[in-house]
Amino acid sequence: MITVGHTHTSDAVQLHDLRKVHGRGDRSVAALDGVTMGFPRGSFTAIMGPSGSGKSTLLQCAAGLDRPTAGRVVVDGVDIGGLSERERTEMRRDHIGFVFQSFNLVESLTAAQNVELPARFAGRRVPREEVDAALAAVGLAERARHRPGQLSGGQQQRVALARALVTRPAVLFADEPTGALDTATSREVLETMRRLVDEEGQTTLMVTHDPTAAAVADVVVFLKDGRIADRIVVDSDSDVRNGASIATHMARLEA
Ligand SMILES: Nc1ncnc2c1ncn2[C@@H]1O[C@H](COP(=O)(O)OP(=O)(O)OP(=O)(O)O)[C@@H](O)[C@H]1O
Repeated sequence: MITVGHTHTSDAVQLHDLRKVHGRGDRSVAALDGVTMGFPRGSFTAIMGPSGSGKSTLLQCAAGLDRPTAGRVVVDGVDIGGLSERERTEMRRDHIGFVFQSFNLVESLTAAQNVELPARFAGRRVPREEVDAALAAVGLAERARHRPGQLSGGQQQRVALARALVTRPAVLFADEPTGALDTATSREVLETMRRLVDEEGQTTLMVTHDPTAAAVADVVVFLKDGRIADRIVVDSDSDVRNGASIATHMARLEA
């Protein structure tokens, strides 16, 4: 279960008293104001919060895309604050997967070629079986030779998921992964993400504005003003599972 306020050394990602100030002087904004939490291996966490509450900043710092002003980020046992720029790039490439609202697929390449592209850029070849396994894991074994234009939005996002997961990263970061999708295709992507957590033990952190998307996670963490305001464990309660109590919670934080 994800922990707020403390971390365990076995967690896939640990955030220790994370602080991030954007800008300087009068114009400075404390986007993160002391966030401590741990994400155990195989857990699925949704991060929600009002606009400007620090969600993107948290994801960027946790993923090593941005440096915190203070505090520590430990990914897969490595304190990434102590890494050089180059080591951090390697850390992201080898241990972290990303999906975003936009799928960022190359239109002229097949699904399989898109999946192996990041590795190719890094000067490595991914064995064909691993590409096939990644596409099979997202339910697209039959679509390996299709180009993005021949796939639905949900299928394209699942290709992006396969591309993120082909390196078997310690953690998957998803920033509004269903933001560009309609309800039906969102569900298809979320069910795939849920299955990857349940069957492959894929540690996943997802930022979302959508309460029904958040409800597929194990825990929903709410940020407000750069701090953890609350969390909801997604249990068997039907109002939690269908997103209703998560939506109520969000409305209260936004009020
Ligand atoms: N590069 C930046 N320079 C200055 N201020 C920034 C920068 N990035 C974010 N901020 C500020 O930090 C705060 C947190 O922003 P952040 O984008 O993390 O919030 P968010 O919860 O992801 O918001 P949204 O839901 O609108 O995407 C906001 O007040 C924002 O204006």
